Amino acid sequence: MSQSLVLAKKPHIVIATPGRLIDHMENTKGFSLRALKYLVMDEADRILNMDFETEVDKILKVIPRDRRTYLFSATMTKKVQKLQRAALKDPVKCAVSTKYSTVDKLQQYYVFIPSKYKDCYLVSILNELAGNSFIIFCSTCNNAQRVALLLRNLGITAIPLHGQMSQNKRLGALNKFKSKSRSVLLATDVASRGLDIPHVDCVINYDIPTHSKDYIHRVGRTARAGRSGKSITFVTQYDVELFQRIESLIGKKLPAFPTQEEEVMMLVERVSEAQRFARLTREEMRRRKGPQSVVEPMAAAARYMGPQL
Ligand SMILES: Nc1ncnc2c1ncn2[C@@H]1O[C@H](COP(=O)(O)OP(=O)(O)OP(=O)(O)O)[C@@H](O)[C@H]1O
Repeated sequence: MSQSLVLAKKPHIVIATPGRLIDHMENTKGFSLRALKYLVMDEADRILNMDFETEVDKILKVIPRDRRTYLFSATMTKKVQKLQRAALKDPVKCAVSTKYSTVDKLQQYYVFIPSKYKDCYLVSILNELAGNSFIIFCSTCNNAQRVALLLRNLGITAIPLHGQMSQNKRLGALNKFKSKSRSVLLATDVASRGLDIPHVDCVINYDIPTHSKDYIHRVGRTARAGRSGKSITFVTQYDVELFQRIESLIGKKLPAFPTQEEEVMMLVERVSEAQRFARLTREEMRRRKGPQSVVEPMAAAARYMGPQL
């Protein structure tokens, strides 16, 4: 409702997700895009992928053909080129580089580890780099939630951010991380693009990205605007091919992040205990609220707060 009121004032610039825009086109009286002059798509390759295709088509159908269109992204796809053919007149492509590249001030590493010891390696690296701010990427909401809980059980200030959280909870998590009251943000790819938090020192790919272009967006959350930063990608026995694809996309062979296996193995017992507690907390939450309730088991974890490693 409040958005409708703002739109009634005929703003010059509307910034929206495609779905929300269509919602207003269809349901908000007096709102129309018929006089639109400029269409800007940030993260254009994402907006143009399957998830948004129908929405984007609907928008393109109603806006004037005579307009300027700007498409931005760190990574482009053939889909964008398709759209250039379908919806753009005289397109011009501006590229900073002909290949996908990451910035020089980003030190990128990988660690080759057995899948079952991922949690131990993560805790070990977080201890070694203590004092830094981390974004850790997981492939699923469940994993982001589980690892956040696990880290909290070990006394590390971690907070999850994923698509199963309400917008309010997401903003709350982000603010806690931005204000440095949490040092570790456990995120899914909802956080891989656009987030501009200058103090992020290190990005960890706990789960390797399945689409290698996502790697570029993820590691771009650190070393922004001339700052330096680190990225560490976990590569398990199942991820070798995906990792090779990433290396070939960025045109670099990455060095291994040095780890001491014996020291990592000394964590096994404490990490297993924290895993067990995380599992129990999640089961308890599911029982209480039903299977969808992965959102807020953190309060229970906070009550436990195991010893600082
Ligand atoms: N010319 C500039 N000089 C100094 N700082 C800049 C300049 N341009 C942008 N910045 C800063 O760099 C940071 C990153 O900018 P921005 O978020 O626009 O990047 P982006 O290319 O959209 O990144 P991504 O798409 O990967 O999220 C911001 O904090 C912004 O204030």
